Amino acid sequence: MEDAQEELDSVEAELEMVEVQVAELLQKQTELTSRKNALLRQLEGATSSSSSAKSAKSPGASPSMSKQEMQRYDGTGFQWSKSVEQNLKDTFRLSTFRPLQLRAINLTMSGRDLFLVMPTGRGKSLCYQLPAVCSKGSSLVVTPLVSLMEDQIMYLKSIDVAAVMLNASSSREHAKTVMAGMTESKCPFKLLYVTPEKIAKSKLLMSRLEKAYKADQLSRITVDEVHCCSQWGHDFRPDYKLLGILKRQFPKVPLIGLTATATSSVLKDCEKILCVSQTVTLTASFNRTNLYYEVRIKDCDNDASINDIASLIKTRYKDQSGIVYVFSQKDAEAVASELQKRDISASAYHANMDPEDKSQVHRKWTTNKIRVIVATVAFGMGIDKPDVRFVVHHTISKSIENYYQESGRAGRDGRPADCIVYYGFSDIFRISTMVVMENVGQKKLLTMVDYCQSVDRCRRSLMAVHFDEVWDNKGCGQMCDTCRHANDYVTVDITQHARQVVQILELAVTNDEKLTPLKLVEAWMGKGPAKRRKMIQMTLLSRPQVEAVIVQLLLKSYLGQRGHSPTMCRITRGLQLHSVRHILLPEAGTKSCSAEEQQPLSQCEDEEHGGEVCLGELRRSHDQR
Ligand SMILES: Nc1ncnc2c1ncn2[C@@H]1O[C@H](COP(=O)(O)OP(=O)(O)OP(=O)(O)O)[C@@H](O)[C@H]1O
Repeated sequence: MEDAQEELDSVEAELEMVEVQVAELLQKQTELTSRKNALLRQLEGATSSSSSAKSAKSPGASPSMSKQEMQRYDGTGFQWSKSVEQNLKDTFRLSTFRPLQLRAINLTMSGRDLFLVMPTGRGKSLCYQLPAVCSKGSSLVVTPLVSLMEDQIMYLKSIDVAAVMLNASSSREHAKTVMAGMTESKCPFKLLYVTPEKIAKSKLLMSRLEKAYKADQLSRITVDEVHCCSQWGHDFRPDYKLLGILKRQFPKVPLIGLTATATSSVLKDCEKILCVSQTVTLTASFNRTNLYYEVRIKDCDNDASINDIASLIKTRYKDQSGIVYVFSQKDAEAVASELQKRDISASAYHANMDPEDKSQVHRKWTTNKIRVIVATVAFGMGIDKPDVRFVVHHTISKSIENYYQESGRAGRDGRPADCIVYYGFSDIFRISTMVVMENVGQKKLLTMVDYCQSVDRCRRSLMAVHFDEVWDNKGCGQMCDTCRHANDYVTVDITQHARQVVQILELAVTNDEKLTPLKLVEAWMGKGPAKRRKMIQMTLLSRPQVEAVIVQLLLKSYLGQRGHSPTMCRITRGLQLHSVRHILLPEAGTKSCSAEEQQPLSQCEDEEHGGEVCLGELRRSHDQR
């Protein structure tokens, strides 16, 4: 019986190791497939000849468009070309197009359905506003936020382009005038902005659109922030799911979807939801060459990170404008007040503030009366301040897409700007609690954690993989901390350390004790009951090293929750033994290491790399520019 039990344990352990290996191979397969597809697209010549932009085929049933055909859309030989050029100069007061703008305009003017993926601040708006001005009738623009509509309408008014909006707070009178105008042979406005809720709820609006369509007065449908359609997009909005009705009812009207951040799987989903096929996707490079990306390890003493941020603002960014993103409303108030105490003109901004106060803070910041906005993600869409010199994240973002978009508010004027994120262990679990209900929220969070934890890979290359972009290693130009300090890390075998973590978790299960990640760190460092201390191997690693090892185990799925699908895996609920995927440790070449025998990680460079676990990369020193 004993033999059978022993063998069963061993088989179970081996099976678990196979599971881990299969998961890793599947992950690798996904990465390689995505890379292969991106390379194929490049080879097939679907990419733009512009070095800064590529044009990919649509993610789903993509129309096969040759390179030559695509390049034709960069030209000026179309019947609308004269009007486009004239309005660019006379109405929009711009002299030239930015990469991909003319191509997008020609495609939509020729009636193609189009997704335009362009980094924030590159000029997506022109790609639907200029066609609207050059077309008959009016264009419908679906926008997620009323404040975004207001900004756009204010801008369009300033250049004498008639635009109106309809949202929940529009008066009856106004709605009536707008709806009547839609079907007039000479429509009194060129753009009609609506929220997705309005499309979903107003039958009257739909029937007026129907009339406008029949009268050939509906020239284009624009869906701004199109990633909101997809549950995979980081700003998913349920009402966006109903927008498929537009293309079903008005099949001949071209649709243009705009987004700054969408992976091909998000766009595939959007295509389905919006009922479009044969969509052309134009993707401008995500690479903002003027932005410097840096990750700093956040000290568990909050004051230290505030001091660090304050010192940066007072020295490197003296008299410059910037944003400090924080996790919560409470943090926004607290960090703003700490910065004020350090003589920095900073103000908090969060969703719970009075609309009046919010716009006052925004206005003061835009006009440089306040230098720093300390904000939650509520301070987001529609920020068009060109001279933001720094975006500091006091807490990591909940996904790479979020981080890209938030940090992308820096340097819209094209001049150098910094994007710095403070990466703290306990923040991972604060955010984890917040995203637990989100589709693939944990997975996305771990990708952000991976971005922060990586010290051996270019930050841009990590984003490139994420956004399915073919990446050339020269593309960074030392504009990230890891490229700038290329060899500033050591590679160590963390097998022994991982084994100690498992031992602690096994003990916790035996004692029916639930360990949160923070408690796990402390237990491993020898805090907690004396009885436990006697039974485990404590570590001599420093706290940041301990945290890094545990994060590495999470990233590689050695720590997680057993018995649930990966998306249900809640790392905040405590790391119990049943949540651990057993690690089969090598039999030979390793010896058990008591606390006394252990060396700090930085001295373990020469240890044999025999572990089944993984190699952990730990930062040797804090990056300093
Ligand atoms: N061809 C151009 N030449 C010069 N400036 C331009 C051009 N196109 C757009 N811009 C300017 O670039 C700025 C950003 O444009 P826009 O607001 O359209 O960006 P966006 O891509 O929509 O960004 P977001 O994702 O943040 O909404 C605006 O001030 C706009 O006037």
